[in-house]
Amino acid sequence: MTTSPPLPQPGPGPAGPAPGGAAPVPGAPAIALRGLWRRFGDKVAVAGIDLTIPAGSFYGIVGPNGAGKTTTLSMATGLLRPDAGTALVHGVDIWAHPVQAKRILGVLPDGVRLFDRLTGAQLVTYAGLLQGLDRPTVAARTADLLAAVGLQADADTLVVDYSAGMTKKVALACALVHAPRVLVLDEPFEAVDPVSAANIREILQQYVAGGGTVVVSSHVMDLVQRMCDHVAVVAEGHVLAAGTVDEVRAGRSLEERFVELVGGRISGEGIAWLRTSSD
Ligand SMILES: Nc1ncnc2c1ncn2[C@@H]1O[C@H](COP(=O)(O)OP(=O)(O)OP(=O)(O)O)[C@@H](O)[C@H]1O
Repeated sequence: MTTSPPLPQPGPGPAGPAPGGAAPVPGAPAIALRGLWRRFGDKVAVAGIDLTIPAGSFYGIVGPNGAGKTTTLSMATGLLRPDAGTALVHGVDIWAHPVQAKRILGVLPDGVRLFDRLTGAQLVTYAGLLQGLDRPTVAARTADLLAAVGLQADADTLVVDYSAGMTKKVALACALVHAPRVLVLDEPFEAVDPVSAANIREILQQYVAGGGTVVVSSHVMDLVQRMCDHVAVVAEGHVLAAGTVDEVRAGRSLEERFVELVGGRISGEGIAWLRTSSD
């Protein structure tokens, strides 16, 4: 009698709960931030942020320049250690169990630094292999992703020779290659042309429809209002409002509500010396 060998497990690592709270918790929010603080010298960038991002939501984070969005997302995704507070991804503490949490997380950080001496195809392949995927799976997913973000024709171009928008798109492909449960994207549409942005939006919407969670930071209120189902308005390191988009905008446009919450509109005559007409 012959015994068949054990079947290989799909994905990176064995199924079932790992000891010490490192396994995803059924029913937990996709991301739960509790009392997050971060200072840079005297500057308090994030001042005790609490945020619950429900699983399956398309969540927008908006705020003025310097509000603390990137700092918050960096702490939530294991890129920047908080001074205080916790960040849980599906119940897994990203700072206590970074390897386990990062398996279920895809991240497009702000100002991405990529291994740009690789081609686009090599970079996505490398990201997939680092996540523990086997070569045939990585090859198939790399081809699918490069086609989906419109980089098929540039798959063999070095990333250093990509434009800003192309770099953003290949970084997005890297973030998606291991089919994470939660995708955190800092300014994903910055420098991306409108057609590519529409394609990326569609990919993200399908991803949410398939049960994934997307968190995006953006300055484009109209986009967030159309694309997201939840939103948080952040300013000076605090959450000013959070909830469903309809709750937060309270009958107005998100942009009107944002300006009302954040303030800071500068009215008046402007800068006199910039007026070009001569009297
Ligand atoms: N590495 C750093 N060193 C010093 N100060 C920093 C650093 N990173 C962020 N800050 C400061 O923390 C504050 C929050 O910055 P952050 O990048 O999180 O804001 P943001 O909301 O993402 O802004 P933007 O919309 O302009 O990208 C700012 O005042 C910024 O100057």
